[in-house]
Formats: sequence, structure tokens, C-alpha cells
Amino acid sequence: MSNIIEVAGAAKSFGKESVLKSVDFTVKKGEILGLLGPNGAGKTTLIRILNGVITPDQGTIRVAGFDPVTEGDEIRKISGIVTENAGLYHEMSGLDNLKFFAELYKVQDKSEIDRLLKLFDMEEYQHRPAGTYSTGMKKRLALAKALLHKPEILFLDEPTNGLDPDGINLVLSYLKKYNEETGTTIIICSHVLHQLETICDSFAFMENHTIAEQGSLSELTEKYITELSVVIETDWPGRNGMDIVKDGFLRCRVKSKREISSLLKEILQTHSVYSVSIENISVETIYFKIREAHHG
Ligand SMILES: Nc1ncnc2c1ncn2[C@@H]1O[C@H](COP(=O)(O)OP(=O)(O)OP(=O)(O)O)[C@@H](O)[C@H]1O
Repeated sequence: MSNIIEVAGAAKSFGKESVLKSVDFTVKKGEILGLLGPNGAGKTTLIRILNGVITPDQGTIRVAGFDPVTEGDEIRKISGIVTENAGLYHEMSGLDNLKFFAELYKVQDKSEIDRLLKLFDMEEYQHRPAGTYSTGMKKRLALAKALLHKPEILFLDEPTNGLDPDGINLVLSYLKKYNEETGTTIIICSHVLHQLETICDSFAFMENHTIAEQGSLSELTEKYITELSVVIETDWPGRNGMDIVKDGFLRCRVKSKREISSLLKEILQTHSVYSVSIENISVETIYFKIREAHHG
């Protein structure tokens, strides 16, 4: 897969505060990438630079072949963005907001508005002023707005903030489906790591104002998880070095997945195994390992 976004040596300061330092970063065309990092790491600033809303002090940046410093308009034509500040007109109804932006983005197919209202379960509220919407409803309207012109790249800053569990599932499963059907590249900033795990193809971790690490879950697991913690539901009593998690559940530590297989074969010779899970392969575990590695 080719890269749709390439960033080399990007830097940005606000006054004396250095917010981005020598950022190198790539996004493959068609992937869903999770951009992670603690508060203030510079995620939103990076997204705003990629979208051409603010200019970097240094660095070479290409988004779909365009330079955001000089060709921001071109990038905004082919991208959609959802941020905390959704850019909605609060006195206008949800429907009128979508009509307004459809006009602005020169969307030919007006039936797209109805489709998106339906998709995000907003039909009932479409005539109410957007300012009276709940946070979750505003978020869904902002997503609908960002998708109106069928963008090639979607930038989403905390897209599930303020949504209830049904809303979160709705938005995440829709994003995944949209990505699969259209090949749209999606960049999502979020602090809710387990949500990202289900939909992202790869992850970039910001630490100390730069991209500290980037890769797929399996690449990062290979690098950061040196020992697997496996929980086995079994009637086997276990042996030294294994913990009993609770009645009938054993925890053991192995160096590789291959070792799990030989251990299970051994147990199954005399006992039963009812379930097996690896506890510590998760974006969250890797996130903390990376933070640890960069803070010594
Ligand atoms: N326009 C601006 N003027 C001055 N400082 C800014 C501006 N925009 C961002 N900053 C500062 O840059 C730093 C990084 O902010 P940014 O919003 O990019 O972080 P973030 O990683 O998105 O954080 P969060 O997870 O809290 O959203 C913060 O200290 C913020 O105060």
C-alpha cells in the first residue's frame, strides 16, 4: 500500500512552547490509523497541520500529494474533519446545517443528506436547532457533515467523546464499514484505547511532542511484549510458577505463542481445557510500555 500522508521533520511552536518536535509520520492509503498520546502531546496540532489549518515551522508534509502549507484548499476538498469544535451553526437546524455544507462542498447528490440523517439516527431531530442538541447528537451531526462530500481522508479528533455505549458502537461500526466499502483513509485521535483496538489497522504513539512509535498491533506486540500472560480455564492444578487467578483459572507466563500450544498439549493429555486467553496483548499494554520506554 502506498502512503497517502508523509511527514518528515515537522516542528511547531506556539510562542516559547515547542508543541511538535521533528515529527516523522506516515499513513498508508486506505488504513485506519489510531493517533494516541497523553493530553497536550500535540495530536490535535498535528491534525490541524495536516489539514492546512495551521502552518508548521519546519518539515516536509504531503497529504494525497498536496502540500498543506500552500495547497490547504485542495486537501480540504478531499478530506473531512471532526474536532471538539465541530464547526456547526447552532441557530440552524441539523438539516439546514447539512444543506448549507452540502452547498458549500458542492455536493451534487442531495439524497446523501437523508441517507446520513438516517444512518446516524438523526431524522427525529433534524428540524431542531443544532444548539439544542446533546453532545452525542452534535457529534453525530458533525460526522454526517464530514462525510457529505465522500472524503478520501477523514480526520477524527475524539469522535466518540460524549456518546453513549450505543452511539459509540454505531459510530465505530459505521466507520469500519465506511472504510471497507470506500477505502477511505481514517485517522482517529482518541484516549479510549480499547475502542481503537477493534477498528484500527495501525497505531502511532505521540510522546514528548514527537511520534515515538508507529506500527500494527502485531508489529508493536512483537517489539514490546516480551512475555505473554495466558489465562487458562482448566481442571489441571498447575505447577510451580503459575498463579491461580480464581477457582478453575490458571495464569502462566510464556515467551511465545508456540509455547502456549505445547503447554496445552501437555495439559490435554490428562485434563480438560475450557478456554484460553492472552491477557496482555492490547493497545493499552503497549501504550504504557512505550510511555515507560520514553520516560526511563
Ligand atoms: N493555537 C494555540 N496557541 C497556543 N498554544 C496552543 C495552540 N494550540 C495548541 N496549543 C498548545 O499545544 C499543546 C498541544 O496541544 P494539542 O491540542 O495539540 O494536544 P493533544 O495531544 O491534542 O491533547 P489532548 O489529548 O488534550 O487533546 C498544548 O499545550 C496546547 O496548549
